[in-house]
Amino acid sequence: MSNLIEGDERDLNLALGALDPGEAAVFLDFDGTLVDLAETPDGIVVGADLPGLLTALLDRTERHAALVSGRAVPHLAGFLPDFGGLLIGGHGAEQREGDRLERHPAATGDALGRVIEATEAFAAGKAGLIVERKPTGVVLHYRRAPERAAEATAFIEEQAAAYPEFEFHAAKMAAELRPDGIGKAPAIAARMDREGWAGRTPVFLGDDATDEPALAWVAGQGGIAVKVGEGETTAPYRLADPSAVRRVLSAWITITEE
Ligand SMILES: O=P(O)(O)OC[C@H]1O[C@H](O[C@H]2O[C@H](CO)[C@@H](O)[C@H](O)[C@H]2O)[C@H](O)[C@@H](O)[C@@H]1O
Repeated sequence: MSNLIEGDERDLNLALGALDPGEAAVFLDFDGTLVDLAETPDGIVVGADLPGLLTALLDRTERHAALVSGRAVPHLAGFLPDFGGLLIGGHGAEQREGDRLERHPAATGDALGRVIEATEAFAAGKAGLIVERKPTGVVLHYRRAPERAAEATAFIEEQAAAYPEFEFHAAKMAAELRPDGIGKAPAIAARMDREGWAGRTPVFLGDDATDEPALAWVAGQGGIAVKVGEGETTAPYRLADPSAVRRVLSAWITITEE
């Protein structure tokens, strides 16, 4: 761990220590923030400490803790079956709260089936490409075939041009189509307008370049925005990796309980 990151972790511990979890609304990205990235979407390992940490966080924030992920809600829930808080998936295109699951209308449109079919046909026979179907989009992963990055990206960009109800999204070692206009920043902003959430201090931790708009929004509201890992950011705080995230969150809810 570099001295810079150690210093950042100390600064963040101080900022969080001054915030009562009962007055916070905590939004957490998943891949690269709570769990380490893996070779394939299904290859991630959920740390043994994570389910208990999320339960404690829900408790200390009076249920104002949410996961905000690019993953589909059912996929995300499969990794964290005991998490009973708000799940925002598909980069904001899906929300599950209690028994209620809401999805962007793209999920029921004709275009989605066509783009998934076209993407699977494109990937067929191209070793290393993985197609991840989502209820509101599709991802073409090339982590196992980085030499195919340009052609995979160009293909998804072509699909976005052909289907304006979707937009291109450059992910980590992947190219994605998601509903046009969807994003974590508007999803978090909409949630913070709701009764019970409004007036709380937003906290968001994310690792991806596409988490930047949400980090900027949270920082702009006077909240605590934390970039995880390397890369440019406008977030005032940074943590090295998911284990640092879990350590800092755990310390926060423990220290502020005393
Ligand atoms: O918003 P997030 O929770 O960070 O989800 C972003 C995407 O994460 C997954 O893909 C990424 O992680 C994979 C597992 O580590 C990795 O193999 C891949 O290269 C990454 O792009 C997930 O598969 C996507 O659906 C999410 O949108």
